[in-house]
Amino acid sequence: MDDGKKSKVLEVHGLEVKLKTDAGAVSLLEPIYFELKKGQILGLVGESGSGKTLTCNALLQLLNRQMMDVKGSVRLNGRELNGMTAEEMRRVRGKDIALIMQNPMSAFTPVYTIGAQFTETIRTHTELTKRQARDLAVTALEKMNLPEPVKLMKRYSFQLSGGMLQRVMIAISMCLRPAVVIADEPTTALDVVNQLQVLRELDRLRTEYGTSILLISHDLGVISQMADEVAVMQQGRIVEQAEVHRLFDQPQHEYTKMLLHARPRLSLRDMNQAGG
Ligand SMILES: Nc1ncnc2c1ncn2[C@@H]1O[C@H](COP(=O)(O)OP(=O)(O)OP(=O)(O)O)[C@@H](O)[C@H]1O
Repeated sequence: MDDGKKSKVLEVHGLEVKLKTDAGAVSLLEPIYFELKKGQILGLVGESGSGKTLTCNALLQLLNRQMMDVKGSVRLNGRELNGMTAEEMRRVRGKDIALIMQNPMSAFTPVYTIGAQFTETIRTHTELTKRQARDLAVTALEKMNLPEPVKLMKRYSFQLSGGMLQRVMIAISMCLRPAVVIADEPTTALDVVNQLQVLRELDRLRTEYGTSILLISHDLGVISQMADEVAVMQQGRIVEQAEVHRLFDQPQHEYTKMLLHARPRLSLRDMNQAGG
């Protein structure tokens, strides 16, 4: 499909963040501009501390306004998010824009079962009865290829692996069908098998439901497989943005070239050989 004809779901215009200090404002995020079209995956890369997570938190209005000044516009399906009250954002988060974070353990509380938390989230955002929400949750877990979903609903987060929890989070997103999913290093804490499964399910969210995804990763391999377009961040600014093949084949900015060169070249075969 011609990308130019797809509708814009998320429009970020001049989003910037300044830290308020006694000595004056310190810029953490220089004005950034990007958009996400329906079903598009935008990869956000950059070394540690370049501002990727800060961008996520600014988009989701999760920054502490007493400490930070957030300017610019974040429009989700034409609706301005910047400046929304906490209550308004609570309604938007999860249902219209969801976050899949690096450490899924922190997204669940250890005192309630997975099922209780899953159905509660569904019921907060829909009119479904408890039973309907439960059935929907079980179906979503099944679709995520999680084994024995009915039993899984009765378990607690600490009884599940990181990869399983990550897939539960994606299953929740699947039920609520948010227009945008922000995935902040979703596979960093996982082993290779779980990484692949999580990436496959994220891709399914996009193909089956047309979800747009902002995929944050320092892993250029993941980005090259998943993203349509890539934005490169360095010291709180986007220094280069291009279609994925163009960025990998013809990087323009010195920092992008440096990132591509620094890519670990070790393959599974190298590791097996090294191990004898
Ligand atoms: N609450 C805060 N107070 C002060 N500085 C902050 C705060 N949050 C982030 N920063 C600064 O903003 C910069 C960007 O941090 P951020 O966490 O977004 O980086 P990142 O690219 O996500 O790194 P990583 O890959 O390690 O998660 C860093 O220099 C960090 O020190």
